[in-house]
Amino acid sequence: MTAVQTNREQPATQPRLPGQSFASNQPAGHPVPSSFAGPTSNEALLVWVAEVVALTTPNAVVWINGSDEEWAAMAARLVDAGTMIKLDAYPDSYYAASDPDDVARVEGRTFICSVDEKDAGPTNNWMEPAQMKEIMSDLYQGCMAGRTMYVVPFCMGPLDAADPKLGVEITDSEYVVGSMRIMTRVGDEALRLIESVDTFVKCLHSVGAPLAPGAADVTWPCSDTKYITQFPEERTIWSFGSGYGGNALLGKKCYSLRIASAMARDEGWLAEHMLILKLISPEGDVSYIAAAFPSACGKTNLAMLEPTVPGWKVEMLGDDISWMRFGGDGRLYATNPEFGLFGVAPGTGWHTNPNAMRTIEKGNTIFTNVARTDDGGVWWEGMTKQAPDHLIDWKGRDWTPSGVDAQGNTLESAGEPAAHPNSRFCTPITQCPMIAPEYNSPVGVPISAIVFGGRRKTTIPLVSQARDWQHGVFLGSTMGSETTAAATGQVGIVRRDPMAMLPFIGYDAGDYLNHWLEIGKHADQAKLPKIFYVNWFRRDAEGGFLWPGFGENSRVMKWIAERLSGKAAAVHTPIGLVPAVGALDIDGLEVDGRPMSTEQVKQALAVNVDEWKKEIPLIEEWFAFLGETLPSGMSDELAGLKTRLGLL
Ligand SMILES: Nc1nc2c(ncn2[C@@H]2O[C@H](COP(=O)(O)OP(=O)(O)OP(=O)(O)O)[C@@H](O)[C@H]2O)c(=O)[nH]1
Ligand SMILES: O=C([O-])CC(=O)C(=O)O
Ligand SMILES: [Mn+2]
Repeated sequence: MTAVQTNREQPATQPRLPGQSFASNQPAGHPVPSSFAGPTSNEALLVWVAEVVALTTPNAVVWINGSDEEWAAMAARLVDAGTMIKLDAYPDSYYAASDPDDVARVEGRTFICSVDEKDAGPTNNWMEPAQMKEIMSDLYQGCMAGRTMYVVPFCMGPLDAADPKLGVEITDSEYVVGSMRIMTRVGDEALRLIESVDTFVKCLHSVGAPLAPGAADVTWPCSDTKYITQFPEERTIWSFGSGYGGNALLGKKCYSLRIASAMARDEGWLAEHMLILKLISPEGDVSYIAAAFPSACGKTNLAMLEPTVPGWKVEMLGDDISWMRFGGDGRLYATNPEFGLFGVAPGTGWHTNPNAMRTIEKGNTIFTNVARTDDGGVWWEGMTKQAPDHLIDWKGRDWTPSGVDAQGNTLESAGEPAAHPNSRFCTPITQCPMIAPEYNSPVGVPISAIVFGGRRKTTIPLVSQARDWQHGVFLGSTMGSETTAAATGQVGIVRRDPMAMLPFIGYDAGDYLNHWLEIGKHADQAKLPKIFYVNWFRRDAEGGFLWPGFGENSRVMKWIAERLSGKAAAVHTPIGLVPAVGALDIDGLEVDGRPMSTEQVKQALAVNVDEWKKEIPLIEEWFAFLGETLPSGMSDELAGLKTRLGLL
């Protein structure tokens, strides 16, 4: 390894100079190479960085300060290397194409390495921590050769929080640095906080593609061998082999959900896969709502909702992750640990999510695996109803809507989507024009309703309300959803996804459900959020969506707000409370230019006992799989449901 680099300028007046502070503070006999230095005096951090340097043997080490100049220089290098292409259509925006085999989270390669296997539970892959560390240390050995190692200090959530959740990601991917810079609060300010604390999450990431001297690089280095590993007791993350999204931006799923859920269990709070929105009624009444839908099932879209119901307004606080803690007043307060949006591109357009379009139009966005237009813009399926006449697809090939070129030759890309179904935009949250002014509040916002929702063609009605907290936890625990392209594997298979957290619970799933019940038991019942269950994706006999979704979901949000204020009527059904006839505002609701029929609304809201009878064995199978840690409250709820359905 050559001399350490730091890209920060140290003014002469600053008392702490890189290297010097470390050298003078270094205890005798410390196992740190003497060549190492860094712009912090946090011993634990310096020792860890030195250990990773010794293990991974990078060419150079750069500490990220988070400045615009730093990113400008790095982006220029990424463009030179061909990893990113600068887009003409938006300011400071870039396109990146991943390796075709590195396009989504790899759940099969994701491990919870708790000390005791039982603590990982039946829903997680597990390996003994020491064994995993041995395997991964072998992989990490020399894995950054020929590359620069970046040290990225970051903070999840507002920097002025009472208990800021800090981390440092070490990575050999500049694409990851650029994305982390958008998604989290990175650089000097986070490092200043880390300087004074002992607890920060160590996040080690490598694309796993060492470069031999003089060897040419590829535009998206990665490895066929991938591991995404959490060590919950040590609050440590090791990731190897992938450069993509939740596999590589370790502040996101790995820290803010898997590690944070274990922290939350220990400390009495909730770390959830939820958007946070602020719903404002025409009278100015505000309700803050958190909603959990599985990956690629509508969180970003609901968070940015543009209501079609006159007078109603939505503002966004977060689109993917919510941390919820009790405030001094006994209410549950939510903060969004992230600082950016890593949104699904396909389906995002002016007609579905205009606020996302306005956000990315402002620039400063990294697009991954989308298609490119001839005028330096981007396109994906669903951005506009009609595709442009010519595109470069996400694999870099010519693409036309018909699959043939101007000469009539069939293109290699014929029949394939132009953008990958899990293509993404990564953009600063502050650019969203409807962001709530309180999005950066260190205490968060008091949540009045929690909404669960899956992607289900059948069975699950458009909206229902839980009778109480335990029933709501039951609804969340039994949630099923069709798999999507956000994770590798077959798409469209219904799987149970408790609270949309199946791939993200950092410990035993039964213990997790019990933690939810405990949260409810220790709260003032009157101040607990009310729990709802929605499904935007129910289909009719012809396979069409029964509900138009998107902006029209404001009608459902209105019913929820009016349930909270006691204004809207509901009727009891075996599965919970559903809108009474006329309680759901469908005034002016049109589908394909025709008023939506009351019959169709009825179908969307229907509780079909025959469908539920088919659902019960699936829930039973799921609960049996969860095993002995399943709380008895959940079995009680299942028995109650069966009784109400006439099955007991
Ligand atoms: N039919 C229908 N599709 C929707 C609706 N809301 C979102 N979608 C589509 O579902 C897909 C995923 O939506 P997102 O809002 O990005 O999902 P997400 O939950 O934020 O996804 P992650 O970022 O993976 O966690 C997109 O293609 C959307 O267009 C809806 O109300 N109805
Ligand atoms: O983590 C990712 O890659 C993207 C995401 O938000 C999800 O899958 O829920
Ligand atoms: Mn997500």
